Amino acid sequence: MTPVLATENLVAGYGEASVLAGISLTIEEGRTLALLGRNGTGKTTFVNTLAGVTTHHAGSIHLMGRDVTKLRPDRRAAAGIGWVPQERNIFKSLTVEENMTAIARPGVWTLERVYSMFPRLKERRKNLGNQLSGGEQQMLAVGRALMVNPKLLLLDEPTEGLAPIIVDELLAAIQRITQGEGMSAIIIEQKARKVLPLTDDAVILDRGAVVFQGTSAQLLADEAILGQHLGVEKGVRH
Ligand SMILES: Nc1ncnc2c1ncn2[C@@H]1O[C@H](COP(=O)(O)OP(=O)(O)OP(=O)(O)O)[C@@H](O)[C@H]1O
Repeated sequence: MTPVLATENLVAGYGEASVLAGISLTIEEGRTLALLGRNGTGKTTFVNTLAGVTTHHAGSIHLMGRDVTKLRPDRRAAAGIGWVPQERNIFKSLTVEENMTAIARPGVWTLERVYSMFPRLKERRKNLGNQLSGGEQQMLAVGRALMVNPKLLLLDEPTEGLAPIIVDELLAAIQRITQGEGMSAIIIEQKARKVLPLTDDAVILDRGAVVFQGTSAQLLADEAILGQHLGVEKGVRH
């Protein structure tokens, strides 16, 4: 089967500087990848490169077999990349509902379906973007990306800065969208032990290169690798 995503020897960065040192990885349809690594190892740069907002130096990106390496960001979104950037980028002067319908594309993800995933968004549908809590903004950012009906969802640290109870609510919704509904996704997350149980596969980056690639279950059981590359201590809930 054609993988939903395949990158080959991807080198990219900002201007002349390369951050990614040749990344090759594939994601099969319906699978979820946890993208891990310490600060500054290139996780955001990798996801931003898939979204098309960095400088491409070498290598290729195929989405469902189609070469999207040279496409502009808006064309990539149309090709099936749903991106939830670290900054969330929701429209603050539009309502929740307007945020979601502004860039919607036809497909299985409709307003009603997103509201059933995030009942809070339905309650808040007439509120403006700037009247939402951090957790609600993040739910809106995910809901808005789904409304584009992507083939692959990119989530860049979706739980960052959120209260623990909201983190659990959001991760449960992400699990319903990925494992429940079969959406393929890449999730960048600092808390390895929280994200590994929700994902199929895991990759660890260090200095822009892949230093671990395997299943999430394998990584979760490997205290040595968790400690070496992520600084996760035995028994500590990260
Ligand atoms: N806009 C930019 N211009 C130039 N260099 C950048 C830019 N954004 C990030 N970098 C550099 O690229 C490297 C990788 O950063 P990146 O944000 O991809 O790491 P990360 O693994 O996502 O880390 P974090 O968890 O801190 O977000 C860092 O050395 C960083 O300083």
